Amino acid sequence: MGSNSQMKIEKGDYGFVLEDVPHLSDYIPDLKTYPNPMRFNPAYSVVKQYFIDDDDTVPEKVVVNKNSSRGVHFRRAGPRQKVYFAADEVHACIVTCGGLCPGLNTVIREIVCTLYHIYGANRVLGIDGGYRGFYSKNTIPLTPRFVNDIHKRGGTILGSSRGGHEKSKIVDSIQDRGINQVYIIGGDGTQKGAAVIYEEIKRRGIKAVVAGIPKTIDNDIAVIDRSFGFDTAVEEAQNAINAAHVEAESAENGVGVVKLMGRYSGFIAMYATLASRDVDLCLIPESPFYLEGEGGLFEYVEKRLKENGHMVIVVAEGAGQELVAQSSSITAKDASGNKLLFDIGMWLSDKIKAHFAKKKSMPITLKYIDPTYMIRAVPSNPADNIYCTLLAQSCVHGAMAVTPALLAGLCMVDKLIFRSVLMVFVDMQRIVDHHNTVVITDRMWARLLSSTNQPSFLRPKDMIEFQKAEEQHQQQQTTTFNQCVVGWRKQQRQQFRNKGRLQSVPMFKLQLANGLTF
Ligand SMILES: Nc1ncnc2c1ncn2[C@@H]1O[C@H](COP(=O)(O)OP(=O)(O)OP(=O)(O)O)[C@@H](O)[C@H]1O
Ligand SMILES: O=P(O)(O)OC[C@H]1O[C@](O)(CO)[C@@H](O)[C@@H]1O
Ligand SMILES: [Mg+2]
Repeated sequence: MGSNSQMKIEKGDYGFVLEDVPHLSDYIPDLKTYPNPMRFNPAYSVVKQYFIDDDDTVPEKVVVNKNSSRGVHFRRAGPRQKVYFAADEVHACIVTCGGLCPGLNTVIREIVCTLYHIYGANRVLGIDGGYRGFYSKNTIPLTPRFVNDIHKRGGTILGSSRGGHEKSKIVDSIQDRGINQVYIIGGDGTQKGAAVIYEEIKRRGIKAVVAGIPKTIDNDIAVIDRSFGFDTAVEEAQNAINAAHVEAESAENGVGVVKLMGRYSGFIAMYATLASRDVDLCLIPESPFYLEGEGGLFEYVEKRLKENGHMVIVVAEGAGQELVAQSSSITAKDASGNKLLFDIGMWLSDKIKAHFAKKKSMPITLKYIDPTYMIRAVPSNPADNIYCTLLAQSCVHGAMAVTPALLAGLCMVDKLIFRSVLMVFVDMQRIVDHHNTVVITDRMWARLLSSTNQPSFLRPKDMIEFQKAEEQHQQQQTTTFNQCVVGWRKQQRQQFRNKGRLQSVPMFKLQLANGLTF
């Protein structure tokens, strides 16, 4: 997997590109269709236009220059006139994989209720404990009654796990049970697994839909602007930041350090910081920093303490990993093969304490708070609940009709400016190939810098690199994100070898990778 060449691309006038999703009819001819039962549903009878036009698409980018081409579009999600399953034919299952995230139960609840109440389908199974549950555990029958209250609980009533993705055993289980709709809720790893399952289902010629619902508390799944649970996580993080602030404010030279989630992207840290206004320094994986010397972190901490008497630092779990790596060589992986990160929060706290202990003239009191699992375990907030409902409903509509095929990897483009949410169907390849990251040359990061007044940790020579990058960018770089990250990491490793510590980091490469102008 992982090559865009497998994607269904359609081109139109003025540079219009449709990144389409596969369809069951791609490999099963002469599929029978049925009128969508929604048209007989009293709840929807007053809705003027409840079916989505098959040709409706949603642009990937909201802002387009008047002289530029129309760009990439996705199929708009929503109910279609015709469906490919009769109600009594549907045999669905739902599985949740990967780390926990607020909203999982809401998505499960709404898939079940949409299948039952809108499509009259009443055979829905829960797979217990992630992918391995397909072949090693009993299933859980799901009914609207069973799932009625589950959105009020954190976690997932189905359980989750890492590892255990055994393609043949999973597809055997799907085939043996006669399951024809597989709803898979999980992060990038899960969706890679979903893509593998779809390919095997297709290879075997089974009439079954694989519909992926992207889950990531880190908000780092490509294409989608906001993932479910993210809003809740930002809200919940405020409790930890407030506590750190109270502790810091109450001590002389008090420093509060809060570690928030975000393996490869600092979205939670950035938004939680912007929302709080009590944070003096936010560190994210995308923006390298250094401790010692002019313009370094210690200098800034000292300055803030002199000015304010206290300070709060928010650090994303993936930040500064290169720095910690210099003093530790342990590299462990979880059951899914994800690299386990060093505890940057603890490491940074120790470094700051040691620095000021050496200084003697400025004793500090530092408190470190790691609310990671407290944040992940809460039920979703009302905004996320509504969002989960839309996601789940769109996913079922997709499975029933539009794209009864691949991971009708159901994503959304969140056009907040219009106060509405547009759901789209996206080929899973798009999600599998890339991660969303905070673009540190974007306005949002600048807003953060101006809100905290923290240094950007960029040195003059970094700025020169930025300018060079801009020139290169003008010449239309085609460098892919992955290549850039690999190149960037290689260069970092080289710097460690050469100089013993990070001197400058060509962050421009990441921006180029995201295809953004400065
Ligand atoms: N490349 C892959 N091919 C097949 N299965 C995979 C792949 N990567 C991960 N999986 C499976 O997907 C499941 C979840 O993966 P993982 O633990 O990486 O979590 P995730 O979905 O990325 O969510 P999180 O954001 O919490 O990490 C696991 O069961 C794992 O075995
Ligand atoms: O401890 P666990 O459950 O393996 O997961 C931790 C990881 O999961 C995430 O919350 C993503 O789901 C990351 O932010 C974090 O690194
Ligand atoms: Mg993952």
